[in-house]
Amino acid sequence: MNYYPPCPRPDLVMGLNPHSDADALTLLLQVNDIEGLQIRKDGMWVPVEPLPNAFVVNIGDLMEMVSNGIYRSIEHRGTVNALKERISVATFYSPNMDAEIGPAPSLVTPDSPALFRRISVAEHLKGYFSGELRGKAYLDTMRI
Ligand SMILES: O=C(O)CCC(=O)C(=O)O
Ligand SMILES: [Fe+2]
Repeated sequence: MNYYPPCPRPDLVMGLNPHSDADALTLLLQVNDIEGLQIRKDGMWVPVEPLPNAFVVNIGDLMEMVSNGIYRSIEHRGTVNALKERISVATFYSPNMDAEIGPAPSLVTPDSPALFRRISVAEHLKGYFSGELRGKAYLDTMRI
């Protein structure tokens, strides 16, 4: 659960730094109808308007790795509101911790070689959480 208190100078702070999620798929509920989630599209930050009773479905880094880059994880960030608090609930879906992940063999061909190295889910998450949230920088360390 993420709680973003109101801030009188939202232009000076970031609620949650830009990042892509480490998991395969994220289901996110924007609980109280306050804008704050933004995705990076073509280099621009685009707000994701909260829709009542709707989940936001985000592709995470593990999905990008397993799909060998076909599904790209989405870079996003959380901004704050000058007057109102904001609450979101994120649920993160990943394979078993012991699983080894990497590009699916059926997607690796002479024309499309593996773009990511193989790693256990546990090692991947450990590496991700040992650093700061910095865009897609951690996923970049997985590239071959
Ligand atoms: O608060 C939000 O809408 C985004 C939260 C988020 O990106 C996360 O928990 O990974
Ligand atoms: Fe996230």
